[in-house]
Amino acid sequence: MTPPAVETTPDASRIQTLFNRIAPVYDRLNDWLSLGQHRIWKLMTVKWSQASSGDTCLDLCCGSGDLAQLLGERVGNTGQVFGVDFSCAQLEIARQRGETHYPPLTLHWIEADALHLPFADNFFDAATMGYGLRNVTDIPRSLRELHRVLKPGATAAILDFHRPNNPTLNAVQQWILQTIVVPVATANGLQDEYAYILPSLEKFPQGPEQIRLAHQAGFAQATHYPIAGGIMGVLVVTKRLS
Ligand SMILES: C/C(=C\Cc1cc(O)c2ccccc2c1O)CCC[C@H](C)CCC[C@H](C)CCCC(C)C
Ligand SMILES: C[S@@+](CC[C@H](N)C(=O)[O-])C[C@H]1O[C@@H](n2cnc3c(N)ncnc32)[C@H](O)[C@@H]1O
Repeated sequence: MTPPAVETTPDASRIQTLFNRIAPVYDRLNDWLSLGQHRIWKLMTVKWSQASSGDTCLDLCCGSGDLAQLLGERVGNTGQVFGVDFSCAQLEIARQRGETHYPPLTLHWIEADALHLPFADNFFDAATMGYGLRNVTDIPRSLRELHRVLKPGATAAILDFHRPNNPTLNAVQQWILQTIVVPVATANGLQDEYAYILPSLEKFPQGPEQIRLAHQAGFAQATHYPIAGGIMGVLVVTKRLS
């Protein structure tokens, strides 16, 4: 029997199955449920990555590839982007997206585990990670792998949900997730998959803890920017130059 493309632990296998199952409606529900705002948050993330024309970049946990495509537009036709994900169904959506883009971009889609990246040390000029850090089963290891594959002096921008410090906004975020997001997902036969978001968010480190974990993983600089009133956040990390 041929081994699976990506060896995963039972927990990781559950996450892999979840994102394979939601792949057909993932982009559409993101647009509906965020009123298109997630595209703005992703554009901010690409800008914070400091990716430039001609760069070789990584989009970690790329899913359906929209963030990787934004990164591709940033680096242009002299650069290249490697989108990495362990969900084959998400990557199939990403490949279809990449084929229809004009002007053509150099996008590579790699089925691999973010905790065991198939790249040499010091390989990427910049990186992004959109809504992936909260979903990996080992955040410290994921940050260490990201640090390993970045070139000295390179920056990564990591976008994810964040729990607002403001109690009212925190309550509004929970209400939207429970009262709007889950019922809409349920109407698409995906109640359990979207009900996962809130408990995953409640376990996810807040900004200051994310900064501590980034320094522990070896990053010289780490800053967390709450956005959208603190319901989302971007952790920006930079590898030491020498
Ligand atoms: C792009 C977004 C979420 C991606 C995403 C991340 C996950 O970890 C998931 C896990 C399981 C199922 C789905 C996902 C998933 O889609 C953010 C936007 C989409 C969100 C589903 C909706 C979030 C709503 C916000 C709490 C409030 C939005 C306010 C807006 C200004 C109207
Ligand atoms: C919420 S989606 C994010 C997709 C995309 N980055 C975006 O911004 O919409 C999370 C993605 O992380 C992937 N993922 C989670 N853990 C992973 C791991 N250990 N290795 C590779 N991909 C992983 C899932 O398969 C899923 O496609």
